[in-house]
Amino acid sequence: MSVAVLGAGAFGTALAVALSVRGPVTLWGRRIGWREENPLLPGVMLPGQVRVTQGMPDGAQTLLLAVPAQALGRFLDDHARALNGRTLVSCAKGIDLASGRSPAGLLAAACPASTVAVLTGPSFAADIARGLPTALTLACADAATGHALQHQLSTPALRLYRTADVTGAELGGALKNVIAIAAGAAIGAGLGDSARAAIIGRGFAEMTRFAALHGALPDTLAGLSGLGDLILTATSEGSRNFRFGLALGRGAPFDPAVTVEGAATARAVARIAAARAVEMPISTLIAGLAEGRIDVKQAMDLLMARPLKEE
Ligand SMILES: NC(=O)C1=CN([C@@H]2O[C@H](COP(=O)(O)OP(=O)(O)OC[C@H]3O[C@@H](n4cnc5c(N)ncnc54)[C@H](O)[C@@H]3O)[C@@H](O)[C@H]2O)C=CC1
Ligand SMILES: O=C(CO)COP(=O)(O)O
Repeated sequence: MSVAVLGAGAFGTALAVALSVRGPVTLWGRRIGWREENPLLPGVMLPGQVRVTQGMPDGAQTLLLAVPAQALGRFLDDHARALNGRTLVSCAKGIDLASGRSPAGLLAAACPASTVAVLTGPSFAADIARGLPTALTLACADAATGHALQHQLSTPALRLYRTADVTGAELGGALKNVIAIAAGAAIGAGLGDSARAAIIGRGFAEMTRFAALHGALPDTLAGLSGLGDLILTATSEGSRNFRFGLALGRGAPFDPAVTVEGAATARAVARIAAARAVEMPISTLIAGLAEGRIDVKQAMDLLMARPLKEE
């Protein structure tokens, strides 16, 4: 079964490069202005097994979707008809602000004849593209498809664990970006490593609470997608979400062209949390920061002044 990756950003390109050790891969982008080296993934030369195209691939039965969460709705408006009926693997980490849906939810709604899966977990594009060892979660409600995808998308460097908990896997990846911004903001504002650890610990608690509200299993959040990815992105300057937080904490500018999924996702989470009366204090404050309504000092003061409670 052949594979195509849709979305030629850093992650889509890295996935295509990684999977090409198993055979030819098609990489689709809406505008390809480069030949051998994608400027969004500098230092990685495209192997011959990766074919880059601007025409929607019609042969591949398995399609990996690596378009950012906030752009996926528009992408599907244009391409859902060509995708419908094929196996779709969502690789985006976010919640769509316009609809409140997850990427897999958007795919399922737009492509009802497709089986939808999720590929997520701690993995910087640059690491995957260089063939460094990486473990990911492959989530699919359909056991047979999940099993087939796990084997189809694993390589000697890319080890996939399987779960049927699509909601938990997706929310783990979406919510950790929000907490990574908070961790970056704490470090950027000079609040120290202890403050960051508090944000990671309490952030993980609110991630698990929010996911449980949506029917996810706590064990999923404690795995690669969730805790694993939270550790990576809240502690590494390789993360764009963490770097965005650093800039907020320092009061420094940040390039608006860089994809920072956690900013819009924080706003989507804050909306859902308010509507469903679930406490998401860190995510709600990150939404306020992302919208410029509060600054980092106010956010930290508000967190520290919350009523004392049981852990
Ligand atoms: N970069 C990384 O290390 C990782 C990224 N991801 C996730 O992958 C998703 C994509 O991120 P990146 O590739 O890193 O972002 P990126 O900023 O490197 O690339 C985004 C790509 O999407 C394209 N795009 C935007 N709107 C589009 C549309 N309407 N139709 C078609 N293409 C469109 C852009 O042209 C660009 O090529 C995000 O949800 C991110 O959280 C997941 C794991 C690792
Ligand atoms: O999701 C990622 C790593 O697992 C990439 O994180 P950033 O989007 O913050 O760079």
